Order: sequence, then structure tokens, then C-alpha cells
Amino acid sequence: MGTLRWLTAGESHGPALVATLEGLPAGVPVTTELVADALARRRLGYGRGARMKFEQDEVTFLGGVRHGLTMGSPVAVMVGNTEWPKWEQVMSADPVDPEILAGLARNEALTRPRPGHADLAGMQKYSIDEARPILERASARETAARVALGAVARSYLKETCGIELVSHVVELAAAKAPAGVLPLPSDEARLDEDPVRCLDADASKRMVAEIDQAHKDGDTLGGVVEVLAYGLPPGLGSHVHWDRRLDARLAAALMGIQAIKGVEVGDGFELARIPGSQAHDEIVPTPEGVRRTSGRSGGTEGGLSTGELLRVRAAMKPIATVPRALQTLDVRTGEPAKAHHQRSDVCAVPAAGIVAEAMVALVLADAVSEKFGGDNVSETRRNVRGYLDNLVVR
Ligand SMILES: Cc1cc2nc3c(=O)[nH]c(=O)nc-3n(C[C@H](O)[C@H](O)[C@H](O)COP(=O)(O)O)c2cc1C
Ligand SMILES: C=C(O[C@@H]1CC(C(=O)O)=C[C@@H](OP(=O)(O)O)[C@H]1O)C(=O)O
Repeated sequence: MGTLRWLTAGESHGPALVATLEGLPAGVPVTTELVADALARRRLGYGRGARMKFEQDEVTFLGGVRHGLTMGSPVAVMVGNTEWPKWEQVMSADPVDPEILAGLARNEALTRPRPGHADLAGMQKYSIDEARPILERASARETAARVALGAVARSYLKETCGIELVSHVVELAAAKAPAGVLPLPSDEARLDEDPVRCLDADASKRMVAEIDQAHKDGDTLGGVVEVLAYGLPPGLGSHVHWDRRLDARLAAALMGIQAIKGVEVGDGFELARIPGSQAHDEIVPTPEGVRRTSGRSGGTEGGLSTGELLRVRAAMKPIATVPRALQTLDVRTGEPAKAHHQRSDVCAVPAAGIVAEAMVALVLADAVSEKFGGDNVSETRRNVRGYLDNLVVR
């Protein structure tokens, strides 16, 4: 839906990821540093595996940006995989020497698909008898490309509407942050410093303890992240058609993140358990304008933003490459076997929060560009101001 288009390409152990964002106006402030900072935040988080320590994200703009500003042309960004030299043969785009190929087939073929990953269904769908060509693209390495675009989308949102986003971890396995703690964008630095991106010190300690225990047990964990977006105008998205609904677009974007299995808007599933008299946000006139008395809806009604705080949650399943390897079969022999395991994260919930922020930023950027248009951010800003100054109910 909407007016922005974005695509990513690239494999986990290929030379690089690339991402393109088409449809932004000219004049959005974007620098290599802005994107590199966002990528650095995605690498943080207690419980991530060895690769996060030795791999760097190398950012190169290939198009769309000049002297720190977008030009209105497609933004193209490359994130280099510094792991690439070790994988040049395994992932070579060009045919390799038949002897090397035979060696790879003997020693490197991934024939024991991992439960919880795309491995088995991907092999079946694409008629390939090993998991490598599947897992390379299914891997969440790809989220680096989305976070790169998300950083650009965030800059657009701030520049045109003053919208700012922040995310935090609200549950990690059995450990929960206290209900109702809503970080502000100004808390971002504090969240970045916390090992699990949780503002509550006690909950953070309990989350770290959960990860330590899972690590000892050869196990993995999931959790729940929450993304908050401040400063939305009312009226992004629309009630008029299912695919224009802002909540539907947010849910699709969040479910599109690897390992996300559930999405809630506002109080989400909890709303199903309470009566209507307690479930909805009442409307009151105030000297500052029309407001809601609570934020249970999460800032959308009827598929439209209400102008209140946007609040969405995403639930991540535990990492699927479990060190204490799960039962599978070897597709070469058809015999039962233990799934492949080399290395993996114990928990990537804090990183998933950063990815969720990026996806929410892209969806909101799409909805803003659809509503306000403009070929230069100054034009978009004028349109935003004109709309807000002339709201039929204020
Ligand atoms: C930030 C992030 C990091 C991840 N790291 C790993 C990992 O190290 N090992 C792993 O097996 N899965 C990891 N995953 C999850 C898998 O990519 C995902 O579970 C798998 O692709 C199948 O998920 P699906 O059923 O949702 O598609 C990670 C996911 C995210 C969002
Ligand atoms: C590389 C990243 O995450 C990877 C996501 C991932 C997976 O299966 O999703 C598996 C791991 O990679 P590998 O199999 O090479 O150890 C993670 O490190 C990243 O986030 O940048």
C-alpha cells in the first residue's frame, strides 16, 4: 500500500546486503553515520552469539543521497558482510572448480534441517536437497538491511512531522518489565546502555539471569518487544479498505520480521478479556485540543492513527538453532538425526526491538508520504502544517 517502496537483497554469508527505498522526497537528512549508528544499536543486546563480536557492518550509500541530504531519487545502501572472505567459495556467485564443489558437497552440505527454521519447507519448495541456499536468505542477517532503511525513514518522519520512535523489551521468557513503563525517545541512550534494553533495573537483571540460565542449559529464549511512536498526527492510514488500515500494515510489517509470531496493537489480546466500558479510550476536549483519557487502543481506531501515542508489541519465538540440538532427519539417508548446530544467539530479543522500530518507521513513513506527499521535505512540512491547522475537530 502507500507510496514508498522498499526491497532488500543479499545472503547472510554473501559479500553484502543491499537495500533500496524509493519514493522519499528531497531534503531528508541522511548520512553514513546515521545508518551506522542504527546498525550498531542492532548489534547490542545480551545473549547474542560470537558473530556479533567479530563482524562489522560496513555502510556504503550507492545512490539517492548527496552531501547529507536525499535527492528524491531511490536511496540505495549497501551493508558489507565482513565475514565474506571466509565464505567466498561456499557462497561464490560464479561456478567453482568441480573438485572444490565436490569437497563442499562432501563436507559442507547442510542435510539435517533445523526445526523452527525455513530449512525443510524451503528445501521442499525450491527442490534443493540441502539447506544452505534456504537458510542464507531466511537468516535474520537480512534485518541489517531493514534497519539501514529504517534509519532513513526515521529521519524523514522527524523532519516532516516531528515523529520519534523508541523501543524496549517488555518480556524476556518468564521475566517481565512492570506494566505501564513507557520510555520516551529521550530514554534511547539509557536503553542502549542496558544489556537487554529494559528501563526497569530489577526486570533487566531478571532478564539477564534468564539468558545466563538458558546459556548454561544449552537452550534459547524469546520475548516481547514494544515500539512506541510519539508525535503522530491523527488520520494516518484509513478505515476505507483493509489494506489501507494502519494497524493491518503495522502487523504485517512486524510479522515479516524473522521469528516474530504475534503482534498486539495497544492492549491487544488483553482487550478481549475485559468489558467495553473498560476497554476503550474516552474522548475529552482539553485546552490543547481533543484528547483520549487512556491509551488502550495503542493509538489507532478504525485503521487510522488517532494522534495519541502509537504502541505496538511483537512476540519473538526462541532462537531456532538450539545448542542442545533438536530431533530431525538427514535428507540424504532419510534416517533420524540431530539438527545442525554451529553457533547461534541464545537470545536476540533486544535486537528484534531495533528491527521492529525500523519496520514501524517504514510503515509510518509510507503512511505519511501517502497523506502529505511533497517532492521536497519543505513541501511535505507545509502540507502537514496546513492539515493540522485546519483539522475539522481540534
Ligand atoms: C535479530 C535476530 C537475530 C536472530 N538470530 C538467530 C540466530 O543466531 N540463530 C537462529 O537460529 N535464529 C536466529 N534468529 C531467528 C531466525 O532467523 C528465525 O527464527 C528463522 O528464520 C525462522 O523464523 P520464522 O519461523 O519466523 O520464519 C534471529 C532473529 C532475529 C530477528
Ligand atoms: C548475522 C546476524 O545474525 C545471524 C542471524 C542468524 C539466523 O539464523 O537468523 C544466525 C546467526 O548467524 P550465523 O549462522 O552466521 O552464526 C546470527 O549471527 C546479524 O544479525 O547480523
